[in-house]
Amino acid sequence: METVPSVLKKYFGFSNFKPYQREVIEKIIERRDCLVVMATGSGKSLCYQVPPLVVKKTGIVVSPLISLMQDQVMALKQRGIRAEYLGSAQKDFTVHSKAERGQFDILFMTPEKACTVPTSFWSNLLKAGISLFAVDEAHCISEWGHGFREKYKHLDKLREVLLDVPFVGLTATATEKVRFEIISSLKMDNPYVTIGSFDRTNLFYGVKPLNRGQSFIDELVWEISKEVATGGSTIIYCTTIKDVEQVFKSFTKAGIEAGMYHGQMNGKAREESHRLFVRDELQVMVATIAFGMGINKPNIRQVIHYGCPKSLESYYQESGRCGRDGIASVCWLYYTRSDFAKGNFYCRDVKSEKQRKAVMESLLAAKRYCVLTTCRRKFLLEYFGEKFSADRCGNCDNCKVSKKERDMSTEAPSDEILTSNNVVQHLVMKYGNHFLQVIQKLSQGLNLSLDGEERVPTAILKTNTVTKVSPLTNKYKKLTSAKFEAWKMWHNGLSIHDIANLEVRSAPIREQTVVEYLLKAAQKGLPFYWVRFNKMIGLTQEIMSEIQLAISKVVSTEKLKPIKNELPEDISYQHIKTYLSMQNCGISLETNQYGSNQTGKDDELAHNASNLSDCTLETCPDRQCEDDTSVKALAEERDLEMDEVPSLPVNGSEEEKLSNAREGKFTRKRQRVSETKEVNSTRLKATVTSVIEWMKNLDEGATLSNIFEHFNGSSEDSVVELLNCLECDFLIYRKGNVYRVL
Ligand SMILES: Nc1ncnc2c1ncn2[C@@H]1O[C@H](COP(=O)(O)OP(=O)(O)OP(=O)(O)O)[C@@H](O)[C@H]1O
Repeated sequence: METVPSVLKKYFGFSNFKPYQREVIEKIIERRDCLVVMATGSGKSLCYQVPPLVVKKTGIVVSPLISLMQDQVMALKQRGIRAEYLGSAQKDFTVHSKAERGQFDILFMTPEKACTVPTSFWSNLLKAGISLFAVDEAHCISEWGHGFREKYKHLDKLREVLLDVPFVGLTATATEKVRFEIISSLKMDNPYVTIGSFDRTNLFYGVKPLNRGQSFIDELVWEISKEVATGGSTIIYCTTIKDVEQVFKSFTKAGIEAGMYHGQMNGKAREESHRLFVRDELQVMVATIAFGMGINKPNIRQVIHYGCPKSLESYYQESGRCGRDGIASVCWLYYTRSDFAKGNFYCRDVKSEKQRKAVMESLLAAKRYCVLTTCRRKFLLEYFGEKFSADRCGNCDNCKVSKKERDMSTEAPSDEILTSNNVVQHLVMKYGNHFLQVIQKLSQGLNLSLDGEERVPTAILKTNTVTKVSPLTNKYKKLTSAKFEAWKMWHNGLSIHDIANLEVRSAPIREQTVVEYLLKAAQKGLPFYWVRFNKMIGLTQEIMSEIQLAISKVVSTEKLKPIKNELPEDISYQHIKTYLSMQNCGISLETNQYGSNQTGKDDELAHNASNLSDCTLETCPDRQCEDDTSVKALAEERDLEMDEVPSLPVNGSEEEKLSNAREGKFTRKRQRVSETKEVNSTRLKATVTSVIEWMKNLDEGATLSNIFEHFNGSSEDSVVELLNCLECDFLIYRKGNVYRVL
């Protein structure tokens, strides 16, 4: 028999267990019943996937959805595990007979199938050997559970057939009542119960009221497009198919590719949508809750609920699809009060008073969560019976803002609103006008839409010449999400050390890696505080002068090692790379513009590049150089952005040295650089720095045509793109036709 760790390594490639996995696996191998209640994404599947491979007997897994089973079977087969499923969609009729002969390691079944296969199937399979009978999404057993499925209730009959087979219930969402019902329904005998923490520390939870209507959806699309631009995926859950279609259309209108998924689409269309999203070919999925069970996509950065879900359990499960890789991610829930009036609708299929009560209680809990003014995480965790000793988690909207937003209209119990409507009229009379005036003034100042007013989101603003969707899509798409995340944290004030050692990561990353991420972000044009950065890595003006000297000696910046060899020991590769990145970004190295700036002022906006920035940096063919990969990356980057680097003319001797050093294969690039220089000498290019610097001095702001005219060295398209970028970063804002620095 193979050992548990060796199976973990051999089939799944993991060297360590996640919390609780090992204990559960061992108990199952000892043939003990188990109830596993662990958060979404905590690794429950492995608990039933490993034992069959260790004891070499089929493991039966009951799962609620065919598509989910198909995905799992496919993934397991790719790992060399013999997996199959039995259900109405199975077209291979040999699976049944192979299964009862014990030819599969893991066999998935719908609850319907498990309850209807003939007893002979089980007796044959028992002869071959069954390692476990697992019920995934086990909360479906309970009438108190949010996804009650009648057939799950009938699984208890199998207990009498599968004597001696360990029964395993697994779920991510089970309150105490639900846990109790799972245990008793499956007739578990002295089960080993594991309840992991429900706390997903990397998830931010927030709630906002919504106004149904197109202008609200346009705003939402705009908000989401900012995240899309950073490369992360987003799921938007809607409560109705009509909403799915409306939100989906708005994305299409805004030029953002999105997928759609709901129960009325045919199987093929749903499958296609699902596939494109999982493979990152679509970054946005607009769906009903039909989408997502078993989605194991690690890089979902936000889950938005457009409308309140019917229970807090569903909310926890759906929002839990976000941030499975442990990176900070956000869950926003938008609700209207009418969402809470859907109780009767949700009860339409219930068959008992107990179920009706359960549905109503779950909806009430969701409502409480929406109107909560205290910590949302604490509320969520305590709902699932987990103690959260602190009063504030620091990572939900209520903990992050000091002035809490509240939907005041829901403060009074609904029956009181009914009977006391005159109470309300009085408040409207007294304060209504004042409120309206303040809101109107604020909205105008911030260029926000008011109810019923159509506003074209900035993302799809039409200019004279082009219609642009968020330019971030193009600009930052090349930045991987890890790099962008690192930059965001840095931008929000975290140190390099903090970012490298973030608690939510399973293991720290090297500080050197963080430095490289940040430099990449800087080179991509993201706002960057060079003074702070350089202070942190100890790059002083003196060191930069020494690096400059070293480069002039070795002539080339093609490889870092020769430069390093010219420098004292304490000047590191990190210093050299930073220096080169600054060059690449067009940051001045002159003392009066850089070194004397100790105030942290916008020194990074200085844009006179030193003549060294004209040195071309070719990809490094020499694999011996310690930092080859980085050199190569820098070079590629630099090549890519070459046109954007504002340059001063290279003096004769420097150019001579360069031309001597770069014969043959480098000629083309040199030509390109000198062409750029020629253009630069007469026409001004728009870059982050040049635009901001120029606009800073314009009290009246600048219109688009002013900007085109001034930066006539850049195409109008790229100017618009850059302006949109700056607007997204809140570096500039636009009111009417005029842009100003923020
Ligand atoms: N021991 C491990 N080491 C590293 N990664 C693991 C380990 N076990 C599981 N994982 C990974 O964790 C992720 C989540 O696992 P899994 O899908 O089993 O979670 P789950 O608890 O079943 O989630 P859900 O309730 O949402 O279905 C997967 O990508 C899986 O490969």
